[in-house]
Amino acid sequence: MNTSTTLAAAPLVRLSQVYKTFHAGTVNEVRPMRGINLDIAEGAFVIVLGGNGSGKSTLLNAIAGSFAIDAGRIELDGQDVSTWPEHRRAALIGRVFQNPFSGTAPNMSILDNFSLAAKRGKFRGLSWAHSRQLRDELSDRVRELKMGMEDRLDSAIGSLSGGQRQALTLLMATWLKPRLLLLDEHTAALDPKSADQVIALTDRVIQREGLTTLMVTHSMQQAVNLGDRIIMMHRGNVLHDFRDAQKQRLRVDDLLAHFENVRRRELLDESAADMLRSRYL
Ligand SMILES: Nc1ncnc2c1ncn2[C@@H]1O[C@H](COP(=O)(O)OP(=O)(O)OP(=O)(O)O)[C@@H](O)[C@H]1O
Repeated sequence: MNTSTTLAAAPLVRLSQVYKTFHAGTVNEVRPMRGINLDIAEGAFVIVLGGNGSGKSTLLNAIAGSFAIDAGRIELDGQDVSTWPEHRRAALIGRVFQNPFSGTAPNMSILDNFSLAAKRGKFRGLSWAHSRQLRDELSDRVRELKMGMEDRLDSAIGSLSGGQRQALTLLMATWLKPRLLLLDEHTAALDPKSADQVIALTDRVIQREGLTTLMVTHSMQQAVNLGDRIIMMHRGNVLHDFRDAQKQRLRVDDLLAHFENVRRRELLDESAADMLRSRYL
């Protein structure tokens, strides 16, 4: 027996043979998860790439419990969460979506939005909803963002720019150091300068807190610059998985070449299907 064998740490996230079909049996049937197997180690920062409709958001939504999967198993932090409702999983997960208007109440102030989150239990253990302590702590955190919001804690969130709102949403989502952070194209709706600011902030928070993260993006540059692993989705499955040194070596041109291969394969599939159709229909 090899006594030097060490047990590998259990992954923080594990998907085993996960399937999901929407509108099954109708003309609108789509199969965005086709037997996905995926392990994500604790502390990993994973970039999720893929063409439109390849299943990136569905992957994140399945982990967050936005819908029930058809088959398979999802484990999170050592627990089988496959049948847990979304609100129960939310205790372990922080999320930021593409739309800067989601996740916050636009007519309420920054402070009130954070107070509400505190009351909803997002900042458990802190009884400082609307207290002096919340204002002070929030003011410090917001100052660190360097986006000029520290003197605007009483301004309506709706009056802030998209970039400022996304920065705040990220702050809210990571305040309590979630076990898993899910970012779904969270800078796609921002102007380039704000997107760069929010990306820099994202990287800083993830590194500082050591957060396990899945980040969906269409930006090859972000994929190359950030994270330690890239998974490329295609037709409801993980087509490529680049990690460690391989990931660090990847350049935008390499990723574009992989996308081009996928596109060529799709064209070939389509022409084969056309041929079959013309032969048999
Ligand atoms: N709740 C849902 N109900 C019905 N269909 C859905 C649902 N969620 C996703 N889909 C469909 O599943 C497929 C995959 O969608 P998904 O949003 O995961 O793709 P994506 O890779 O994130 O694409 P994009 O880059 O365009 O956002 C699409 O055809 C989409 O319309």
